[in-house]
Amino acid sequence: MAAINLAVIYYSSTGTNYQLAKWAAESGKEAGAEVKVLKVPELAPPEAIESNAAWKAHVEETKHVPEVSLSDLEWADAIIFSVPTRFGNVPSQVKQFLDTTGGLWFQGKLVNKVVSAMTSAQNPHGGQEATILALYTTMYHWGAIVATPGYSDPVLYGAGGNPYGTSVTVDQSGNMVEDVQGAVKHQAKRTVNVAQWVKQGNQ
Ligand SMILES: Cc1cc2nc3c(=O)[nH]c(=O)nc-3n(C[C@H](O)[C@H](O)[C@H](O)COP(=O)(O)O)c2cc1C
Repeated sequence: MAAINLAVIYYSSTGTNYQLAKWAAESGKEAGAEVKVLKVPELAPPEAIESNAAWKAHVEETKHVPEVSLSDLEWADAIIFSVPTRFGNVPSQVKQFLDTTGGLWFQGKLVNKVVSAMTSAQNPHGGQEATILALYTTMYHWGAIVATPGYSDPVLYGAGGNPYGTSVTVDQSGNMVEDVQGAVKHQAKRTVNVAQWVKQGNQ
């Protein structure tokens, strides 16, 4: 099997997408990949973070997590994104990071990256599918290979059956409503497997 470098890139204000990213990383390692968990740099002003206890606590908790850089994208054969919805779209922090990839894109260095995405929202129909599709639009422009879970495993039905990527509802207390751990792990394993097929085909 080809050795795969997997970057799990997330943005999270209150921890949900960090947890999804950690589950994806565990599964990626189990599938034999070299894994990095990387956070998208925060753009919000300190006053905004200070005003929200959960956000502040999460920023403290993840101080040790490295911020993603363009060299991580070059390094990766496979990339899993996990980002919360912002009105059915990606957070501005994520858009800002994506907009820094223009140079790599221009040089063709993002072509054939195998990518997959996960998300969360406060409501069951709060924009999960739209958020993942919004992210995938950029991936199509990269020339990346989007590896969706579809309905490739029964575990996906119990997690809400989002074929574009695992998504979870977060209640008012910040707890995940659906049990999505199995779906995340399946999605990550599948992403690594697809990357192996692509890399072997290119060797
Ligand atoms: C500016 C903003 C817009 C949001 N828009 C929506 C929305 O349209 N629908 C929804 O269900 N949740 C919405 N949310 C809730 C977030 O998606 C939710 O807090 C997030 O998924 C939690 O993930 P995290 O713990 O990783 O930060 C919004 C949150 C913010 C701050």
